[in-house]
Amino acid sequence: MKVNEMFTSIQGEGIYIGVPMFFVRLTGCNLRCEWCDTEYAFYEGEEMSIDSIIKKVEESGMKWVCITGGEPLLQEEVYKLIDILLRKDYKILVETNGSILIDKLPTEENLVISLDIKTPSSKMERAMRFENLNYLGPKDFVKFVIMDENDFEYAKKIIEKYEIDKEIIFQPVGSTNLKWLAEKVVEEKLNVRVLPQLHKIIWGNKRGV
Ligand SMILES: C[S@@+](CC[C@H](N)C(=O)[O-])C[C@H]1O[C@@H](n2cnc3c(N)ncnc32)[C@H](O)[C@@H]1O
Ligand SMILES: Nc1nc2[nH]cc(C(=O)O)c2c(=O)[nH]1
Ligand code: SF4
Ligand SMILES: [Mg+2]
Repeated sequence: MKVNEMFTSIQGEGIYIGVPMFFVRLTGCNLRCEWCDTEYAFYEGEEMSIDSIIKKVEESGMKWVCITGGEPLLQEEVYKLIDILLRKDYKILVETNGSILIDKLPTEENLVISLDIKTPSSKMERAMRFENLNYLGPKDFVKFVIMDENDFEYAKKIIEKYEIDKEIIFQPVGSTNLKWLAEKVVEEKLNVRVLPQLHKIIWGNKRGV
């Protein structure tokens, strides 16, 4: 598999925010979100066998493994990696961009899916496969990265249209505009969680954290 980077950190996003995890960032992405903070993962990386990735995971001593990218579901071998990790009793969090069908991911208590729904500011909203919402289980969650009023209104519309009943995260772009977003959510009485990217608050916008 082509791996961009691996590191231990705390989960900075979504419902497992704050939980220590080992991160496996796979190389390559089919989208080009305007505000992507991980462009370095589009091409850079090193070929690694599944066995050597597993070895790194084991050496980390973490219970949780976050598989991200780039877009982690582009590499066919990811399914084998996930399978082996599940059999070894790891808890897995997959961060996926919403444009790839997630129907091949196993429905497993220990596998959590973080499904992005790209907003207009990303310029990628047309790539979304909304049927993915049907494959989410109660443990999974949906994330909207929000830049402005237009994104906010779009997210509201999508939540209503698809009657999304999973946990919903509103995450501001670059973790700026938190106050604006929090006030909007309160004002409009939305049943969503406003969360920053905790790792950026702690370490800033850099690789490997
Ligand atoms: C780098 S992506 C990798 C996984 C997958 N490609 C995706 O987009 O979900 C991980 C998460 O970071 C979010 N993200 C990327 N750039 C961001 C930014 N500048 N501000 C806030 N969130 C961002 C993405 O929307 C996604 O939820
Ligand atoms: N600490 C930390 N948490 C994260 N959660 C999702 C990330 C990602 O880039 O996919 C990420 C990341 O890059 N760092
Ligand atoms: S899908 Fe994820 S990795 Fe790809 S460009 Fe968008 S935020 Fe970046
Ligand atoms: Mg990141």
